[in-house]
Amino acid sequence: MKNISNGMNLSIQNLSKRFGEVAVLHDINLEIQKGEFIAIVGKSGCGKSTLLRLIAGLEQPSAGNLQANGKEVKGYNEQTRVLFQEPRLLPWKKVIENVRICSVDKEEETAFEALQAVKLGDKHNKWPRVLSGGQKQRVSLARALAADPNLLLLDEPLGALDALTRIEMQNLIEQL
Ligand SMILES: Nc1ncnc2c1ncn2[C@@H]1O[C@H](COP(=O)(O)OP(=O)(O)OP(=O)(O)O)[C@@H](O)[C@H]1O
Repeated sequence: MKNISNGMNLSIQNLSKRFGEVAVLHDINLEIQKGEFIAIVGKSGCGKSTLLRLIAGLEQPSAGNLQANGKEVKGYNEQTRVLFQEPRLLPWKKVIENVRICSVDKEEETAFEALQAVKLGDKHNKWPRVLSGGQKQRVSLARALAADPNLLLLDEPLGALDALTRIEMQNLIEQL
């Protein structure tokens, strides 16, 4: 697997987003360089998830410009992966298959390496339902890593975890 810090330059200029009458983001400007680790903080409902969805190409801006490595983001960007608050695993697929489904080459070995990176190599043959909440989120992280992303967007993926597991996962993500 590549290191995520191979990264992506992001340039956000005068970005705005409305949902009908509701103006959620207004005139956002942000430059993010390859390898940077950025946290976006704000009160509930201020538009953090919307900004991440725009960066991932899952939403279209109402105005403004968004560029990834100098190219306008138009639709979902294959080099980007998003981790959501919930793990979003497929319950009818074993752990390794959940990871493999998104891996860059669909090889079992790549999926297994990603599981080892999140210290879950020994759970590869388990069903998602027998894992703890933190373990499920680690599988979700492995699935994102196996896709060899240049940009990893974390939309409060640790919010539902207990404090100790959250600290462990924060450290793991920082190392990766
Ligand atoms: N698809 C949508 N259609 C209409 N309104 C939406 C849509 N998605 C988000 N919104 C509205 O946009 C605003 C920002 O939502 P968003 O989820 O981006 O906030 P947030 O900062 O991530 O909140 P939280 O911290 O609570 O997760 C909210 O008022 C929300 O209701």
